[in-house]
Amino acid sequence: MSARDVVLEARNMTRRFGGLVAVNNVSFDVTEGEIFGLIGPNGAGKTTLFNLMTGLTPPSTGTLTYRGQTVTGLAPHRIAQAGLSRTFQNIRLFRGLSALENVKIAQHTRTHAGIWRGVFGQARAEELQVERRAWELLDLVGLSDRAGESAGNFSYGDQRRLEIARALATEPRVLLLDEPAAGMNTAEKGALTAFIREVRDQFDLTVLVIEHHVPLVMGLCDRVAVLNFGELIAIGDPVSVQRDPKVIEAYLGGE
Ligand SMILES: Nc1ncnc2c1ncn2[C@@H]1O[C@H](COP(=O)(O)OP(=O)(O)OP(=O)(O)O)[C@@H](O)[C@H]1O
Repeated sequence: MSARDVVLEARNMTRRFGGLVAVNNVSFDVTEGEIFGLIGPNGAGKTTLFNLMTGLTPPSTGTLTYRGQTVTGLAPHRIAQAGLSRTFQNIRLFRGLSALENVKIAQHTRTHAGIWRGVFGQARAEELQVERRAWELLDLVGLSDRAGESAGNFSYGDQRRLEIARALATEPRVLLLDEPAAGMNTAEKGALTAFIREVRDQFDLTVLVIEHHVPLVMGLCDRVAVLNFGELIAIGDPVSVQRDPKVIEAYLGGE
């Protein structure tokens, strides 16, 4: 595939909750290697759109195609196995388990070691590989020196980095980050752009990111899509989106 190939095609994605249309007929393409931002006022439908894309919520209508394969209708773990992995706005770590254990558990979506194979040496070799990989990922997110600490003790910023390590453990091709800067301090936010780019480059990923922190979105994303009341009102490079009167109106109208 060339660097500009389309990897994701969202077509007419709609989700209704009773009378509320949380995501309304949204279509867009994401190209290989792109960092694609999704912004919009509170309640605009951003997380619902991520949920539709990752199988947590079925769409009322519409489809998502990943490299030509329709993934809508698949269970979340199947979509993860297909190559789409995500983090959550509300962090979902095993708070009582260590950072290392959190990453090891995440890898089991990919490995095949089941309890019945525990008696075979093969499973042991796989387990060692899982352990080695978990250390590598913790090292990448800067947490290897705290591998044995409970995830629940970590700051928000560190928990978000651990969540990214967990998401990477499933060997995704597309990484969806739901508000990665939330709860981070100014220094952590400052470092996040370089970190996400580094992860994208190192793992050869396509990245979708929901983010409220506008300077981060502007400095990080190749393209930005704007949702307002469930509708896609603008899409393009960060500067033109920021200048778009419909976008300015959506944000000012929400103040
Ligand atoms: N399971 C659900 N049942 C009913 N309504 C829902 C459900 N999930 C989301 N909604 C509604 O859908 C709309 C879109 O919510 P969503 O969380 O996707 O917005 P968002 O853009 O991610 O908001 P925020 O920036 O505040 O996280 C909101 O009005 C929300 O209340």
